[in-house]
Amino acid sequence: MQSLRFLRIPLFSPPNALFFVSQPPHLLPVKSISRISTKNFSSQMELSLSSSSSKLLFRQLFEKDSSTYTYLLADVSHPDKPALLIDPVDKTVDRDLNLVRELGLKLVYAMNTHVHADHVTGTGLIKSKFPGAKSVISRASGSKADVFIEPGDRIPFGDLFLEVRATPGHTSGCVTYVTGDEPDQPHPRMAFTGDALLIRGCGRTDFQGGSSKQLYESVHSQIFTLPKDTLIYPAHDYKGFNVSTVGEEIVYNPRLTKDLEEFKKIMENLNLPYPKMMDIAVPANLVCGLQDPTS
Ligand SMILES: N[C@@H](CCC(=O)N[C@@H](CSS)C(=O)NCC(=O)O)C(=O)O
Repeated sequence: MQSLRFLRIPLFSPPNALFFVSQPPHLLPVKSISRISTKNFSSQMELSLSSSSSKLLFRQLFEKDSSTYTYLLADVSHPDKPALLIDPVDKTVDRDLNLVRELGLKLVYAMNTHVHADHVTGTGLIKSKFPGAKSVISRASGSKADVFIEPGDRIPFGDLFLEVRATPGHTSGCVTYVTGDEPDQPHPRMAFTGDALLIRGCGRTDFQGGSSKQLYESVHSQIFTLPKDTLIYPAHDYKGFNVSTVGEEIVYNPRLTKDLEEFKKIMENLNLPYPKMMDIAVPANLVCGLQDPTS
């Protein structure tokens, strides 16, 4: 197992900050240490309802049995068209990889926001079908992966990047991936919140190290502090929604607009049945979805 280090910098670095990396510069590919360019900024719309960046290709994909959203992002202005998938599901890996191939993208990362309990991740299958793609998850998740990310890391794909924010509470290892806060990055920003923040809801907190207090603090400190026009893209939706904004959730989220004590009571009284696939999904997802069938 490889433990690659992403570009680790403080979350709120000044524009034009150099990326610092843990390897000596002469061993790194040229792109690994770079000064972010502002000259390619454009307000043109490209293939996406949600972004004014002319570089970003963005697709929201749905898996109906678990009501899971998978997200495809790519930098199509880069010669390699590097791409990543967030929260792929095993059942829809072929659909997703066909799309990647049809669009001429080079998949570099298959990432999870956390160890899912309701479906098996597609990351292991993707690695076997698309050699070169690396699986990514937070170190705090306790799962196997090629690359472990930590809060404050930047995940580069071409000239674009995602920033990692720790949003524990649904599980102890949950993270939110947010597009970069720089002039040549998509505007408005986009937050891939996993199960921490759902549209007009949030992830349950009754297993996998869940904590309603921690979830409340995560969402308020790491998501609700983003610009109000930041687009919210969750890992699930059970009500027919597909996107929201930080501003909308601050005002209308029926759980997270309450104070902490009321929020804790709401979460204690959800009385949701355990996910049907939990006993299969959790152990499988701790090994990228590739559990030994005999174990
Ligand atoms: N019925 C589904 C599981 C539904 C569920 O529990 N969803 C989770 C996220 S997946 S672990 C959740 O946090 N829901 C919050 C809510 O308010 O619904 C199944 O059996 O798979």
